[in-house]
Amino acid sequence: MSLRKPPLPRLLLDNVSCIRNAQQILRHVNASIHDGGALVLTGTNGSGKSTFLRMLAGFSKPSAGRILWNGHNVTKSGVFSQYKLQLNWLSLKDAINDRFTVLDNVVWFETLEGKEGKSLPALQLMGLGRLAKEKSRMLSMGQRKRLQLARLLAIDRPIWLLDEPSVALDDDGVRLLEYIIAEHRKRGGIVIVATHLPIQIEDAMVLRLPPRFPRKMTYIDMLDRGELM
Ligand SMILES: Nc1ncnc2c1ncn2[C@@H]1O[C@H](COP(=O)(O)OP(=O)(O)OP(=O)(O)O)[C@@H](O)[C@H]1O
Repeated sequence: MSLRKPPLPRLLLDNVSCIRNAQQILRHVNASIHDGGALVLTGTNGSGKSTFLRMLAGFSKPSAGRILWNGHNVTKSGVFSQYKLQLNWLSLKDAINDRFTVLDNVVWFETLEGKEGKSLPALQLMGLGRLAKEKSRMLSMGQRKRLQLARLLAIDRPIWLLDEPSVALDDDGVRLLEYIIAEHRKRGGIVIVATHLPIQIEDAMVLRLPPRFPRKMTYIDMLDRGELM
């Protein structure tokens, strides 16, 4: 019989709640994520998926409970300064400078990270190689999302926090997203995704956040019942 303790989860959410603007958004959330793990957040509009990711990114603090990274509470400043270096954040705001070239919009972040050489291969993988020298204002919405994904690869941090990463992507783009997530996890990376759209992520834990307000009759329900006819 082995007396070795099971390894600590890399990330542990222990009974976490979150209040925003005096409103309770998240209640008693528990999750345990090991290296290579994936967590998919689903739920209705306004259920708190982005709030959950923002809290993990340190933009807001839990009102109760703890977020532990390697067993340490990330809200402690000494821990947070190390923890935030683990995070790669992809949000709906793309932080793309339209006056920069496509390549420079990735290189800029890679350089801040003290790294070099990965930006162009990342853009090529995401299907933007031929646009690397173009100004970013030329990009379509889906291409902007691909640029954001190329940044994840160039920056190469272990914990990915992805808010609606497949929005605006075509089918090939979604397949690429699924591929880079799978590859990241094979290297021990962690992926936490908030999404409304189906994304194939093998063995992912799924956390469905409950709606924040009791559901009222919607126009869709009325249409289904033929009440608007
Ligand atoms: N900046 C803010 N200040 C205060 N409350 C906010 C703020 N942004 C969002 N909220 C509140 O938090 C709730 C959860 O919002 P959040 O964006 O986390 O939901 P979501 O599940 O990501 O929604 P969606 O599916 O529409 O993206 C919302 O109902 C809203 O009332």
